[in-house]
Parts: sequence; C-alpha cells; structure tokens
Amino acid sequence: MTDNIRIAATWQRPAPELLERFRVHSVANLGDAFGRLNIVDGGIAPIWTGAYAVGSALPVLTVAGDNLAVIEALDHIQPGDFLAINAGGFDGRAILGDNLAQRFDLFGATGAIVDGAARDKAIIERLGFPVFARAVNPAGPWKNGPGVIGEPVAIGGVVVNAGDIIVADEDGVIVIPQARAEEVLAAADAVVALEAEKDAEVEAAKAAR
Ligand SMILES: O=C([O-])CC(=O)C(=O)O
Ligand SMILES: [Mg+2]
Repeated sequence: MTDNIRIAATWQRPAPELLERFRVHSVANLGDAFGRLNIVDGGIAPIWTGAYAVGSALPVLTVAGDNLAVIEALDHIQPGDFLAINAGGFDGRAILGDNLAQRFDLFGATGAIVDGAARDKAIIERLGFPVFARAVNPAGPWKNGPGVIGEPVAIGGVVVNAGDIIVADEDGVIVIPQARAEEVLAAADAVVALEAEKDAEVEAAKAAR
C-alpha cells in the first residue's frame, strides 16, 4: 500500500446473476429505460470496435497523467468489477495500456472506463479487453499519486459509486445505481417491446409495397 492512495473499506457488489440480466440490453435502450439519464459524456468511447462489457464499478481517482492509484487498484479487483477511472479528463498522457489491461483481465475485471486517455490500443484489441476512454495517446503516465480507490468519482459528468452497474457498448456507457437495477430492467423490457413494434411496422410497410 502506498501512503498517498486512500482506499475505501469495502462495498456491496451486485450479484453476478443481476449483472448477467443487463447483458441482453443495449446502452441506448437502458438509457431510455432510465429516463435518458446517466449516460456518460459521448466523448468517452470504446478504443476498439466491438468492445462491450457489463460490470460492478470499482471507482479510481487519479490526478491528470498519473496512474499510481490504478496500479494500487489491482489489489482490490474482484471478478465482475468494471474499473471506472477519473483521470481528470486529461487526454495528454495515457494512464493505462496493455500491461494494466492484461492484469485487469487476469483478476477477472470485465472492462475499464477512463475519463482520460489509454494507449497500446492494438494490443488491447488483440487481447479483447474492453476499454473505453476519451482519447488514445502514446505518452506514458507518471506514477507518483495521489489517488483514491473505492470512493465515488465523476466519469464523463456522471457520478459513479462503488458497486454501481456499468454497461458499455459501441454507442457509449451508462451507469445504473444498484438500488435502481430492478426498476431499470423492467423498463428496459418495455423499451425492447416498443422497439420490436416499430420494427414490425417497418416490415409490414415493406410487405405492403
Ligand atoms: O506504463 C503504464 O503504466 C501504462 C501502460 O502503458 C500499460 O499499462 O501498458
Ligand atoms: Mg504499455
């Protein structure tokens, strides 16, 4: 442990079965189901095409261009976690790359979102580890701290608490507070039904032509 990295004690993670139920839904549909709220700023996007992940938020706060807290967070990852790293929105220096992504994967993390930059995009894509970031930049990070692990952070303007449910796909990222999970899942089913009706209307119109 490094003395300038503060670490929250523990938190309640959502059950794996609950996380699994989010996997059938797109971020767009979940957003509609959640009053179109809690969508992370669209400037944060998958760094490789096809990246998709659902997980339990493990929040990390770093200072711009520094990743000591991210390295320290490796000791706190549990299977199903989704790293949510506030790096000050700074895109001038990458705070994670393939080495960290491999370790996230090894410890069972499902993805990482960075309000800041990442690097080693080609290797991370080959690895198939989902990373969402504001930018890709080859400049490497400082490793001095300070930082915080497990306390609420802002990611693209959205508050992320430890244990919130993060769903990220090609379109972007949504953060769902654990306490709202069942309500959002029920509303998402209604959105899916509505979308299916709209598709059927188009199919019917095509058939009638
Ligand atoms: O140097 C670092 O800490 C970031 C990085 O490139 C990696 O994780 O591969
Ligand atoms: Mg690297």
